Parts: sequence; C-alpha cells; structure tokens
Amino acid sequence: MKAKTLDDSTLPSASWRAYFELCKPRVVALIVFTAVVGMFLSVPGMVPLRPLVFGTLGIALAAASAAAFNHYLDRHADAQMGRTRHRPLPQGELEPWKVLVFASALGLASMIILVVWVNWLTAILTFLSLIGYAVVYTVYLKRATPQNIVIGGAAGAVPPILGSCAVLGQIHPNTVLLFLIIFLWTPPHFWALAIAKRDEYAKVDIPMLPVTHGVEFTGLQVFLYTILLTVISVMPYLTRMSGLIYLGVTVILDAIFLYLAWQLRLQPDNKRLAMRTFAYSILYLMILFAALLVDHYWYFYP
Ligand code: HEM
Ligand SMILES: CC(C)=CCC/C(C)=C/CC/C(C)=C/COP(=O)(O)OP(=O)(O)O
Repeated sequence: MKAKTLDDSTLPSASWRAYFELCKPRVVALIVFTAVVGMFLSVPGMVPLRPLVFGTLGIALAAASAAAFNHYLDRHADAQMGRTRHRPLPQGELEPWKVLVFASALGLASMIILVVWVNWLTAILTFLSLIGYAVVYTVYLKRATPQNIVIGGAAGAVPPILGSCAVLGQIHPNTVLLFLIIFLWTPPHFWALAIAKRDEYAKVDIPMLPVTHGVEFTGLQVFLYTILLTVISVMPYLTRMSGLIYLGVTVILDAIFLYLAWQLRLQPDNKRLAMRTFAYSILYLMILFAALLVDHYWYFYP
C-alpha cells in the first residue's frame, strides 16, 4: 500500500476519481450509447421514458460493475504492464476488498433496477453479459486461448440487444445485426492495440494473438475481420433497416478502416500505425451508431 499523504487518495475527491476510473467510463459510455441506439431503433417514434431511463441506467451500472470486477481480478497483471500500471489497484489507491464490494454493489443495483422497472428478460441477458465479461473472459478465456477476445467479445456486443429488449420485452431481429457489427468490430479494435502492446502481454504471459502467432498473422486477421465488418456493416441498408444516409456514412467509414487495416497488414511492426488503427476503430463505432440513429429519425421526421 502506498503511504498516505494529504495530496492523494486520502482526499475524498481522489477516492471518488479512483472509483470512477474502475468503471472504465469511456468504454462504458460507448457501450451504453450502442444500447440506447438499440432502444431507438426498436420503435418508430420516441422511446417510452421508463425503459429509456431505467434501461439505460441498469445497463450502464452492469457494464461499470463488469469493468470494476475486471480491475479487481486483473490487478496483479495490471501492475506489470505500462498501460495499466497507473490504475487505482496497482497504485494502492483502493484496497482490493473495497473494489470487490463496489463492483458487487453496482451489479446488484443494476439487477434491482432492471427487474423492478424494466423486465426480466433484459435483466437476465444483462446478467449473462456481466458474467461473460467479468468471469468467462477475464478469469478464463483471457489466459486460455488467443481467440479470447473473439469469444469474449460477444459480451460487449450484446448491449444493442439489451436496449431493444428493455423497450420491447423481446429481441428485435434488427438488433441482431447490430450485435454482429460490434462482434466483428472487436477483433480489429483489440488486435490493433495488441500489436502495439504485444511485449507487455508477453511479459505477463497473456496469450494474445500477436504473442502466440506473431504480428504478421495478427495483421492479416485484422484485415480479414475488417472485410467481414465491411460486409456486415452494409446489411442494415440491404435489409432496409436503414437508408441512404447510413449507407453513405458507413461506406466512408469502411473505406478508411480497410485502408488502415491493409496498411497494418503490410507493416505489422509499425506500432504507431497499430495505435492509429485502434484509435480509429473507436471513432468508427461511435460514428456508425450515430449514423444509424440520425438515419432512423430522418425518415420518420424528414
Ligand atoms: C472483448 C472485447 C474488447 C476488448 C478485449 C477490448 C479491449 C480494449 C483495451 C485493452 C482498451 C485500452 C484500454 C486502456 O488502455 O485503458 C480498449 C479501449 C477502448 N475500448 Fe475496447 N475492448 C473490447 C470491447 C469494446 C467494446 C464492446 C466497446 C464499446 C462498444 C469498446 C470501447 C472502447 C473504448 C471507447 C476504448 C477507449 C477507452 C479510453 O480511451 O479510455 N471496447 N479496449
Ligand atoms: C452489458 C455489459 C455487462 C457489458 C460488459 C461488457 C464490457 C464492460 C466490456 C468491456 C470491454 C473491454 C474494455 C475489454 C478489455 O478488457 P481487458 O481486460 O482485455 O483490458 P484491460 O487490460 O484494459 O483491462
């Protein structure tokens, strides 16, 4: 544990910042955004207020809980990697038992909100995503196979289905397409970062693809998954779920992603390029989901 001084974790604000960081706020923000888009795409007009407010809150709390469990369970590996060394647990800003209580409390609050004010199906599916990420991925898959993020990625791809379920009480077929988009986006998103950080993963014996199969093979996989992503990303237009605004935006987004992934395939040792591809992947998903939303309402309120 770090010595207590007046200018760090002993101050309440520093402690709140640490708890906030446990929730991986930026990741959770994008996850929640995909869930909210799933809600809006399930109805022609405005989403009823109750599922909108409580569904969003319940899903956000579950994702934050999963993130906090991940901080707790990975605290030893996190202490050894430059990218994660600054986190609250490796820094000794919080004691592990407090993080466990915090993560459990968020998870419990999420379940109560979803069961009482939303519906059982959303609560069950959200719970499965939480367990999928916090337990199946973090505890088992991450250290078991280089396909860890492909399988574990399913948990992060479910939120649009959760959003839709919160509104309709059932799974809308359109949101399965949104699930597939995030599912196929995850490998290029993460493997681009893993190429850049492969030495750190090797140091802590985590079998990420660039560690087990090298950067050339990983670069090829990033490119191939980006092609699959391109194909699935135009499906909302082809199935008439979305219109020309969505198609126009997506084609541009895909072209840039394909270009970056192709470059990465040619120069898989280029860490700067790998980080640029990773950063772009986040922008890609954000803009694609925003385009789905704008497109949906453009045709209802032209
Ligand atoms: C198994 C699935 C996934 C894996 C393994 C993964 C992995 C990662 C990693 C290692 C980082 C870097 C975090 C850091 O350095 O603090 C990251 C960042 C990020 N990820 Fe993912 N991710 C996954 C799924 C998702 C999903 C589903 C979303 C959202 C829909 C998402 C959104 C983000 C965002 C927004 C960031 C940037 C965070 C920041 O700037 O602090 N990720 N991801
Ligand atoms: C609805 C619901 C409950 C969703 C949960 C999904 C969720 C929180 C996904 C987060 C994805 C993510 C940041 C994975 C990285 O974990 P990592 O351990 O590989 O990365 P790290 O080394 O940065 O911690």
